[in-house]
Amino acid sequence: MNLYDIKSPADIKDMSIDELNELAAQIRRFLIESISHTGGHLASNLGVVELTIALDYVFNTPCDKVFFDVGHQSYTHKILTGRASQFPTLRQYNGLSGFQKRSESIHDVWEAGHSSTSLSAALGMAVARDLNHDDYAVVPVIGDGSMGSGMAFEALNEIGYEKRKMVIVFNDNNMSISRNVGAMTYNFARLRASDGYNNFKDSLKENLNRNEFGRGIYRSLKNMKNSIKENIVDTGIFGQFNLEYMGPVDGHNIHDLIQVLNVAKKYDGPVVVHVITKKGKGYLPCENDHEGKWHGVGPFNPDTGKPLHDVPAGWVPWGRLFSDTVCDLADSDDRIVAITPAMIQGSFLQRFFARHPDRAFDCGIAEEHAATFAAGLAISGKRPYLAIYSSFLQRAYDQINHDICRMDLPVVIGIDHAGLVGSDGETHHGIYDISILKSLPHLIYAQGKDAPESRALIRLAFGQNHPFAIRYPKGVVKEEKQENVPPIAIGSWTSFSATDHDKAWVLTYGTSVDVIFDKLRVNQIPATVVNCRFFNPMDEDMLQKIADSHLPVLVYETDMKAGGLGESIIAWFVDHDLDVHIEQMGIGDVYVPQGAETRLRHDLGIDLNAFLDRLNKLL
Ligand SMILES: Cc1ncc(C[n+]2csc(CCOP(=O)(O)OP(=O)(O)O)c2C)c(N)n1
Ligand SMILES: CC(=O)[C@@H](O)[C@H](O)COP(=O)(O)O
Ligand SMILES: [Mg+2]
Repeated sequence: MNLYDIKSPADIKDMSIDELNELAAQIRRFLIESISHTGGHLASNLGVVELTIALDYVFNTPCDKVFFDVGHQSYTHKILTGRASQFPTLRQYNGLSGFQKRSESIHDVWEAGHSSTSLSAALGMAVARDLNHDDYAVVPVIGDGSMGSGMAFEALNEIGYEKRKMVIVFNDNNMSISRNVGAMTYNFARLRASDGYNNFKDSLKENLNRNEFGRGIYRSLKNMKNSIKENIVDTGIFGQFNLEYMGPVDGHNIHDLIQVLNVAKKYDGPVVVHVITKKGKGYLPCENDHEGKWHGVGPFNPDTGKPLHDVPAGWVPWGRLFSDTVCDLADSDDRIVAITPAMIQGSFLQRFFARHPDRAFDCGIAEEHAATFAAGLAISGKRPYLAIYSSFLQRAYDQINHDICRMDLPVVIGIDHAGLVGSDGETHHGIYDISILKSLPHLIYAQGKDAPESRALIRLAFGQNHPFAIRYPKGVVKEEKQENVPPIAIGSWTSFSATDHDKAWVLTYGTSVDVIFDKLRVNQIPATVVNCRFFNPMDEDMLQKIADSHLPVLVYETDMKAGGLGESIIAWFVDHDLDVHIEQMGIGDVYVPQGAETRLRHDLGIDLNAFLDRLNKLL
């Protein structure tokens, strides 16, 4: 079958198992070829090809609510719901989303991007169904990495209590982005090694062999509980949560998957179907990867597995700059401990983990726990470094407030992927952290404009005794080794005059500082650029000097305007009764879609041209 001809799962319902297997092989070839051009979450998607075929074969979306946790592994579902032709646009501006998207298809019934929301959402859907006296299946598909998160546990706790009908498909590949961690993995490993599904299959076969097909399934269902009790010693953590358990099932055997899903579908309560898959199945470089290099990839050569775009010589990923600097500091300060919530690869912490294994902690997808764990270390005399993506930090807001800042504990937080992130889109843009963290007392909060200043800020952070957050963007930075950055006083800003007759102030931060200053200097546009490298505390002497100059001010931000630096500056002028003409640029009240950063900035009215227009009007 031509993948481009598939319009909905109805098109595969009459296929034989052999045909479905051929379809799986075709989809795998398609995914490897297509993602080699666009980039995307290759390994996770290769792992669930058969599982998704079986799900879309057994259930009837959109009536049945089949959906994927995180959603990064929903590519086969996209193909089976008529979207194969859109893959060349994957994760691009106006293109196919890398996650499920309701605006893309009626077959996408839930959206995410952040992990471990599926079980709570499923319970909501199941309760609503029952209150409406409706009848449809609710089928969340959740991976072992996402299952380890607190939110998933909170949901399981209520699901096992509410006992609403749903099929929880537990996709266990023993991998999060890198190797999965946590005590739960022992529990899953025990289940993986058990013979539960084979016992169940035998009992099903027995009933079917007695030529009681219609009643066979019913009898198996009825007996499932007993069969589990008699034959399966271990229903794992799921049994403890009062849930029925079926598994483990070979997640690459379409026949078995269809059989078990058909049975689970009829069960009148919550049942977990434990499916064992191989992350990266069918493409050796992915199958052999245990570090997570193939979890999310850029364009690559499918024959060699080599990336098409390397980091340019003389540049370094921002994450590596931060993690390596902390790693070097940890060489001579054994109080320094590194923590990551499941992002060793993304945050470039491999070197720290190799060099200081006893002081490096991957705590799984558990941002809340990671922050309070850091607080516990800090209150006990350690100097924790918490590396966390800006958008995932949102999960840990209360812990950063209640446990770190309130007790004024010296945790250093490296806020990765701050700002627009491009292809992951609206769930992942790191544009809210300034708005949510700026108001926290005790927190020293900064962003360096370049590599040397960022390194100096990291050293400063570890040399003082308060919570200290430093944000940095996704992407790469020029690897300037220059270390003669003058000592940085906490809360100090710096300024650069473009001409000797400047007529305005431009207040900005991060990489915008040099970009804007170069533009003004080259074009002799008379404005002074202020590097507002601390959001908290702000440089009050500089603010007073700006007010005293009676020149207009333009605050330029590439993060959310609401709650951003500009609003704090305006409030400071108002509080000090200073009459300053001040204007603000930043991201307005919208969710920002996926796309190249330059394109997004253009649409948001915050690109360099928009900035120059606005500044020229001020001059
Ligand atoms: C709250 C949150 N933290 C971190 C991430 C980054 N992340 C995306 S997928 C993933 C691993 C998920 O593992 P699993 O659920 O087992 O899925 P798999 O990729 O193995 O299929 C992580 C850590 C995220 N999306 N959301
Ligand atoms: C799905 C998810 O949340 C992660 O895989 C994320 O896409 C990682 O982003 P980077 O590839 O930018 O590290
Ligand atoms: Mg997994």
